[in-house]
Amino acid sequence: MTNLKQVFENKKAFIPFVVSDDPDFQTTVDSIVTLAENGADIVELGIPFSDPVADGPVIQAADLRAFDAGVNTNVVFDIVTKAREKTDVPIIFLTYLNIAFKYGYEAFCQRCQSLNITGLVIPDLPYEESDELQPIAEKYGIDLIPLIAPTSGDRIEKIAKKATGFIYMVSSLGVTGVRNDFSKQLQDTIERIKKVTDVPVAIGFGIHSPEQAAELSRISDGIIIGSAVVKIIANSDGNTQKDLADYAQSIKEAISVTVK
Ligand SMILES: O=P(O)(O)OC[C@@H](O)[C@@H](O)c1c[nH]c2ccccc12
Repeated sequence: MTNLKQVFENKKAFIPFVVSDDPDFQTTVDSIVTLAENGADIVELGIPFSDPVADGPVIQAADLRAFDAGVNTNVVFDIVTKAREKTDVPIIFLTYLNIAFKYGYEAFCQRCQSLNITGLVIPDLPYEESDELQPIAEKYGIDLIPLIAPTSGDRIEKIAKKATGFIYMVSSLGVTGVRNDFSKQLQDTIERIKKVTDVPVAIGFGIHSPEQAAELSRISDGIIIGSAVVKIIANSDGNTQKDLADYAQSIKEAISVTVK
């Protein structure tokens, strides 16, 4: 339906995540451009929400920094507008349903379309509850990216069959944040998904090192990295863009050795 599925053709996709306006407007604009120029195939941009129930401490702290900077949904759209002067990298939003609801689904999706934002990941919107937003998103050429976990049970096939863009495979239970081990069940779950759809599957939650990225990209079509990227932005002293560029390159290189 959109350009998202195509991104995965002939390569493993690297999808870094950053929180909008953390710690300020220009840093996020620059980070989107830096990531795009150093290997990101899609940039996942977080719109901060006051109750980020699926997020761990690293992203929660980033949300707080963004609130201190005065973030709101229009600021996020302004950030994308600025970034679009320099990059046409595919951008998707990660946010909670209330953000889109408050803006108005129609207005929100229309604004996304005008900035070529072609996907939404909404962790507190279960597939079964997406009937209201889904047709509006579709009308504006936006994929609702579903999340599937190894614990999704019977719903796995049901969700996968309806998916467009790509499927967000949640590597493990709990909140976002760095992990050291991944469930052996992941591969089985991805095989189940692949039996019912050709929509690409990207794995997120807990990935930080190039070794993990390489390992998980072997069983999927791409990997998503949030907390590790957000940490670089939080910790690098005046070298944020250089540090981000180095990190993105190391991940991209690690997953590029796995040929489809
Ligand atoms: O931070 P991690 O563990 O690398 O996980 C990805 C993640 O940050 C990003 O996709 C994300 C940020 N907030 C979320 C909430 C739910 C699901 C996913 C997310």
